[in-house]
Amino acid sequence: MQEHYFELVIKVSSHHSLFLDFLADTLPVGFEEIDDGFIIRSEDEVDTIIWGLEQFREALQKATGDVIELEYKQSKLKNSDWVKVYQDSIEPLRIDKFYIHPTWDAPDANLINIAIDPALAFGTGHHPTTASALRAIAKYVKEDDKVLDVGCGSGILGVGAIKLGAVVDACDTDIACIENSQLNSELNNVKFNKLWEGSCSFTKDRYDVVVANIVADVLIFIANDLKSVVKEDGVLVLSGILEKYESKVLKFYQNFEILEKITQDEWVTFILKQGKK
Ligand SMILES: C[S@@+](CC[C@H](N)C(=O)[O-])C[C@H]1O[C@@H](n2cnc3c(N)ncnc32)[C@H](O)[C@@H]1O
Repeated sequence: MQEHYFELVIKVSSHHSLFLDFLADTLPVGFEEIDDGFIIRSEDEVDTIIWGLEQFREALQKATGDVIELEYKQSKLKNSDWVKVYQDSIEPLRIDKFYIHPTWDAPDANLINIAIDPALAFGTGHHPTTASALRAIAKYVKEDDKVLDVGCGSGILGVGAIKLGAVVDACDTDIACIENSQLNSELNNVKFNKLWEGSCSFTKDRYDVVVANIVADVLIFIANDLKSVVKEDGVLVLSGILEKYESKVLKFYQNFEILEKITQDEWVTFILKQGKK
């Protein structure tokens, strides 16, 4: 990485869509579109880019009869360590008795630590649906409980439950999430009992606690499968529900009673128990 890079802000007087196509097709570097033009960033001097843009502007003016004015503002900026900038933006956070931190931050000796590095799989703890589900886990999972994490994403909820002494199975329809959950379990020196690609219909086991942080429509779609994997006296945690859809979802869980509802921002999490038959 060079010490400096060049930033070229190009303002286009009459914003011409052909310009965008031209940039996309021909520029040797990426660009960012802004309201009244574009920004180009390059580690090389940008004079040849300006020359190319000028050639194109003239040709376009001739072809369309439009007057197109371009204004250039060039700056030489110091290159940052972008990985470090990104890493610094990921804050560790405390959720109940859990402390979720990326591997490059120190754990907290007084809390239950979950190390998670941000990746494509959902679940760093920063989203309200994950945070509320973790709160439910902290309260309802007991040592030696059998737990199923449906839609495990990064594996954060399952890892949290294992750290509370539970035996945890986890599944996700996305294989990348299974791989990431496996990786995160290793990072945390814990083991999932079973981890599979697919949903909860793949198991005949019954669990003390089943947690599913998935969107409302999926919670409706897999309601019967989810309910059938909860033990008679077990608990079902449903997260990922936007407040406006809560009654829609609950219609499919009518034979369960609501033990608790956690609301964070516009998201709700229900803790349900087998009840009304
Ligand atoms: C919102 S993320 C939750 C991730 C993590 N459990 C958390 O709480 O942060 C939902 C996950 O559910 C998975 N998923 C979607 N439909 C599913 C289904 N029918 N069965 C199992 N997993 C599903 C997605 O691939 C995604 O990883």
